[in-house]
Amino acid sequence: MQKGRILNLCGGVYKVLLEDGSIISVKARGKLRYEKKYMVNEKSLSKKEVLTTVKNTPKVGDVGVIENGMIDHYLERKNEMVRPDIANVDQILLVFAAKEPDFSFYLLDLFLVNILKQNITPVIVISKIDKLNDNEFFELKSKLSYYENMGYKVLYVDSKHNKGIDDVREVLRGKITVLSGQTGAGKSTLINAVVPGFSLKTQEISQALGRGKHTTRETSLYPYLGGFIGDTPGFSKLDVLGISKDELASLFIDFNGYTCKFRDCNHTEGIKGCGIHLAVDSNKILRSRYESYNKMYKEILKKWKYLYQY
Ligand SMILES: Nc1nc2c(ncn2[C@@H]2O[C@H](COP(=O)(O)OP(=O)(O)OP(=O)(O)O)[C@@H](O)[C@H]2O)c(=O)[nH]1
Ligand SMILES: [Zn+2]
Repeated sequence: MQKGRILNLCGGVYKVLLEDGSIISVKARGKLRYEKKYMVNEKSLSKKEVLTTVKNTPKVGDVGVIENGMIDHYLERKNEMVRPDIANVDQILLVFAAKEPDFSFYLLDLFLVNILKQNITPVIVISKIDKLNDNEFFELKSKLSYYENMGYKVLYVDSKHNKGIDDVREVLRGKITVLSGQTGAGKSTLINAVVPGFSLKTQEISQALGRGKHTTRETSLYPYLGGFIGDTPGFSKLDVLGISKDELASLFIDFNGYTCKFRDCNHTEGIKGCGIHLAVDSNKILRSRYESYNKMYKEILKKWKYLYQY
């Protein structure tokens, strides 16, 4: 029996990094492919109808257990991302430009909520700090210290002049990491500064892994400092659709330390005496966090109204 991390899947063939450092190409056993569940149609008992299709196949990021030259099963997953399709992601490097595009606290909060919902740890990386003057940098840093107090790592980089890059390398050590963030935030530039030669945009890795030039681009993990980096960035655009209004407050982890005397309070603006609102007024919760919460709450209501026409 051998065990290893799945780096890539292409045309049913898995590239697996074994514990001894070698990479092998294997297929998965038939039982790990799509599994169909049937139900009997009541009107015509002879006919079976497909009830559901369960996807039980190993994916990139899984630890596959290999027996007789095939992946027999994979170890229990810690989490799974859909875009990119990777299991067991430890952290998302959330790359946000200090400027160009302008820094948006709302967008940062929206990304954070989505990452927490997936049970993944975010690391906030502020790029293009060379574009700020000293005052602007100081102001942004002091506002972001609130996020550090929430327990998140916040790193500052200038990928053009190699500043802060070693800190990013340290964060990547031993972890499975995916980069995410707005378009134009500087994800590719950052990763190329961290791992010279790495490019999210070219097919270098694809070729190194033996894939043809013209095959469709699949997600791969690239081994780095005892961990792995996903070569396709995660969501760059997102919304609140997968989040219910009742769980939103729990995803604003800084709200958790405050109690609200009202039962079933949704903590939105305009509710007098709401404990969260009071914490904002006494500067314990950052006002922009509360504004983000209210905006997302409204967005969720709007989306659900539109979908279900009530
Ligand atoms: N001045 C400065 N410019 C940067 C920095 N990082 C990236 N840029 C520039 O910002 C632009 C966008 O950078 P990319 O690395 O392509 O951004 P990206 O996040 O990969 O963008 P998408 O592929 O659209 O998601 C490029 O013109 C980069 O040269 C930085 O630290 N400082
Ligand atoms: Zn409340």
